[in-house]
Amino acid sequence: MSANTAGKTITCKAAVAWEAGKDLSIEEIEVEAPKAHEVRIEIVYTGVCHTDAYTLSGKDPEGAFPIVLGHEGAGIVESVGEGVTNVKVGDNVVALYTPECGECKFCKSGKTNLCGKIRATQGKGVMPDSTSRFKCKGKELLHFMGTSTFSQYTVVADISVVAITDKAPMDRTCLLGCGITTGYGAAVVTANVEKGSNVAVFGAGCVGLSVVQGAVKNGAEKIIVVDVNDGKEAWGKKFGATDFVNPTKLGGKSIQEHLVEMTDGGCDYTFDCTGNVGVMRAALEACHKGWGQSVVIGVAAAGQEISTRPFQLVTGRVWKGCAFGGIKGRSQLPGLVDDYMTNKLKVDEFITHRQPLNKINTAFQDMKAGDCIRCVVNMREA
Ligand SMILES: NC(=O)C1=CN([C@@H]2O[C@H](COP(=O)(O)OP(=O)(O)OC[C@H]3O[C@@H](n4cnc5c(N)ncnc54)[C@H](OP(=O)(O)O)[C@@H]3O)[C@@H](O)[C@H]2O)C=CC1
Ligand SMILES: N[C@@H](CCC(=O)N[C@@H](CSC=O)C(=O)NCC(=O)O)C(=O)O
Ligand SMILES: [Zn+2]
Ligand SMILES: [Zn+2]
Repeated sequence: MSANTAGKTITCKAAVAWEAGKDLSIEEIEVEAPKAHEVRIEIVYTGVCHTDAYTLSGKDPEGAFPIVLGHEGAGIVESVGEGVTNVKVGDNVVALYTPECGECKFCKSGKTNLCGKIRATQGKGVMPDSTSRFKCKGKELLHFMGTSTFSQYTVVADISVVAITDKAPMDRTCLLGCGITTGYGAAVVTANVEKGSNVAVFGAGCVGLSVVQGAVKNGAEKIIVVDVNDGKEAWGKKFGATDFVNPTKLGGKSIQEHLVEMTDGGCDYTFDCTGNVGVMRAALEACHKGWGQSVVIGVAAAGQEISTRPFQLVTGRVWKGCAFGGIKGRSQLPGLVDDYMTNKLKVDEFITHRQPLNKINTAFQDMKAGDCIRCVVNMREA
């Protein structure tokens, strides 16, 4: 399509969220051509992440409607705006909800993967020039997380996209756009789990299993998966967990007490991959006195707050958190794709369900069923 469509508005199908709490609606939408420093991508596959469901539910304080959700997408560059040098027409790419400009205070700090350049407009659901590229039935639609991958074509800032090898299948690389990278990066980059450590991972979905994968890579000795769903024991073990605990089956003992007993004083690293603030507290309190670190990954609903006795921190436990695992997308994602291509990173194993675009609401239902790790949506099948 690229030869004819560059510079023109494209009409294509997208899943539109008109209102919070309602199903997505498959619509024909108009996608304007990219402006300067913008890239129009044909999204070929997208994953569905819990954060999409969270925003659709109305619990996201930044959530606004109507909007094109989706942030776990892979595709092909259809056209680029003036001044774009990092990708070209025909490149296989992954959209990045955590951009990397390389120039802002955050990017230059060497301390974080968060980039400040377009965060304000991204949070408002518009492009960096404060306008939208999407229209449906004469109404403007908002962008989501700077990516909006639930559309067959989307427009992103050039700092929100990375080119990857065209040898990697896009139905797999889309998952590196969020869930897998987030959990793996949380273990390998944010916590930098040490060899021989004791690790507990709360919540064995795509994110938690990816933490397990990262902890294995870094040589953790004990990796305990904690999940309310017994079906997750086999999943945890498949990715290299050594132990499984169902916190609802401890006969009144708290999960933090149980983990402290299992690990001779507490875990070196714990990870919340549930978004439940009670679990976040338990994860912190399961850490070893003096040095244990707990990483918050899960996204909690508007109004939720975390709490613990300050004494937990006075006595050396550390609470931290990360977005996208602390991974810098443009610098580090191609390396993860290479790791996948050389069998050093599991990706295929996460795909339990598949749906065409016109059944994306079923993908949301799949995600909520206990047997789904990730559902991949084929955007060309509508
Ligand atoms: N910080 C970031 O950059 C990112 C954050 N996220 C967030 O991470 C979280 C996890 O995502 P994902 O892996 O896709 O989610 P999943 O729902 O697939 O996994 C969460 C798991 O936690 C289990 N669980 C629920 N309650 C508890 C509990 N009290 N104790 C232990 N386990 C529990 C769930 O069980 P059951 O199946 O029975 O519900 C499920 O198995 C979400 O909040 C998501 O929004 C996601 C991506 C990026
Ligand atoms: N908008 C929400 C917060 C949602 C959130 O925390 N998003 C994560 C990624 S979750 C991916 O699946 C994130 O990138 N956070 C950093 C950021 O700058 O948004 C709210 O306002 O609570
Ligand atoms: Zn996500
Ligand atoms: Zn930046």
